[in-house]
Amino acid sequence: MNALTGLLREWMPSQRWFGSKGREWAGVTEESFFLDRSHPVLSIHRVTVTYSDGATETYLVPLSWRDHPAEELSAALVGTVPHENGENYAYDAMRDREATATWLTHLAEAATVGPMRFVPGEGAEIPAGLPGDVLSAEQSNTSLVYGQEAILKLFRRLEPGLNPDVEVHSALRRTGNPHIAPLLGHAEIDHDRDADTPPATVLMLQRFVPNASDGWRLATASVRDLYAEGDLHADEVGGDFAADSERLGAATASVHADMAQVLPTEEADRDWFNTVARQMTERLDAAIEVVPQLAEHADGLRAVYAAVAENPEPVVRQRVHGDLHLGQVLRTATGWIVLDFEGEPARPLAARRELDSPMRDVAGMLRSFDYAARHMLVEQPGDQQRAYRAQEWAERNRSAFCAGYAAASGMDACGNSPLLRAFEADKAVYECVYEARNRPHWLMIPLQSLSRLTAAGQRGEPRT
Ligand SMILES: Nc1ncnc2c1ncn2[C@@H]1O[C@H](COP(=O)(O)OP(=O)(O)O)[C@@H](O)[C@H]1O
Ligand SMILES: O=P(O)(O)O[C@H]1O[C@H](CO)[C@@H](O[C@H]2O[C@H](CO)[C@@H](O)[C@H](O)[C@H]2O)[C@H](O)[C@H]1O
Repeated sequence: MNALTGLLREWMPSQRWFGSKGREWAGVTEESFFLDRSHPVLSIHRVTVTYSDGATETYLVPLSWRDHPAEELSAALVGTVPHENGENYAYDAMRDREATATWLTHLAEAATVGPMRFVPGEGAEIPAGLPGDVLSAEQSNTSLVYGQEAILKLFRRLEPGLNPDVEVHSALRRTGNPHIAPLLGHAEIDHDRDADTPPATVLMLQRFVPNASDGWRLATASVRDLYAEGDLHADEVGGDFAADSERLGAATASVHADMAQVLPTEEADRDWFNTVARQMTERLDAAIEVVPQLAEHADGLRAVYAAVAENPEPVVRQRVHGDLHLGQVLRTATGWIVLDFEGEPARPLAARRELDSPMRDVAGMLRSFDYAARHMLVEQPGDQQRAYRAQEWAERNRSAFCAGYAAASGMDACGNSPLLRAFEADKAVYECVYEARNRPHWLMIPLQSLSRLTAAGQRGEPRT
């Protein structure tokens, strides 16, 4: 292993975008090329990690280089690499403002650099000469904001094939849907060793949505208001969120309708229900290995999943968002914008592009209302009064979201559907693994929801 590979091995696991925290590394290889040889030099590294279970993942790491330490970049230092006359300093290029204009220049020029091709969107105006500021949000990828003009997302984990975020945004451009941020361009990278493997998507550039707040921030502010007013109910306090939840339901339905218009659809047959039930059960089995506390819910969950195969409902499968939650939606002065059509970051790309029920997304958002309501209980686990209020807030906003979705789509989105219940339970299982790996102190949020989800399933009660 050379010095740089050793540095990356040390540095990568502590990065938020590194999805396989806690997995044992068995080996690592690295390939690189220069994207920009001016100052600062910018190199692109494809780092392939092999884990002890034999699985591999390839991550993209752009580095900027200096021959002396840059004080202002100390937090972005990856490490130093010795050379004949001293040392080179390697920085996380996404946090080095001087290295951020290159992405836009290459996009505007539709450049090809080594194995990487930049593809501007048709007629898109790519801003020029602006430095990018890295977004501090907790993310699976890394984003740069260029003024109020554009936002660039660098996909950290490379997988062959077009990224669904680019694919869906590109298709939705034709519909003029008001609930998405238009795509300005993307870039892809070839596989050096295998000409038959399709290129991987490296980045996408979208129009920046100015003056917006994300749904998580707004929803949790509403929950805080409710907690502050000990005696009032969710519909009586100033920060009631239900009208926004209803509009969010309508926006989600509008995006689903347009996705069904411009991307393939197919009526679900019996096999699909069997497959969904089997996949959920497999995901549960794998999740128990990571989160042993899930075992006590396993029988209840298996019953919820089996009900999917036993009660096939009319479903038109279509492309969906795949990981819809309050952190993926922005509230502007005029309405909601839905972001990030990538699906769950841990799932293989082919699985994330499969046709699915739009109820998968409805379930994701229903889970998110639960999260928003309960996350402040983590610090006060024994506070029964707050737990009751949290439940009330979640029910009110879940119902409002469903009502908005139903009104816009003409579909009773949240009726007593075994499929919807199973999607919610499956998402909560996914969240248990996600929290165990990324935020163990939040594991109790999805874990506690499982008792409610499986109990409602066993009694055949309608969900709220
Ligand atoms: N077009 C946009 N305009 C403004 N902010 C955006 C835009 N796209 C993303 N963001 C901000 O970046 C955050 C992360 O973006 P997202 O696409 O969800 O990345 P990730 O895949 O890493 O989760 C969002 O929560 C939002 O705050
Ligand atoms: O990084 P992504 O936005 O693609 O999604 C991952 O991270 C999310 C957390 O940031 C995670 O969402 C979970 O936590 C949210 C609160 O932070 C909550 O609103 C969601 O309902 C809950 O699923 C998401 O699951 C994960 O894929």
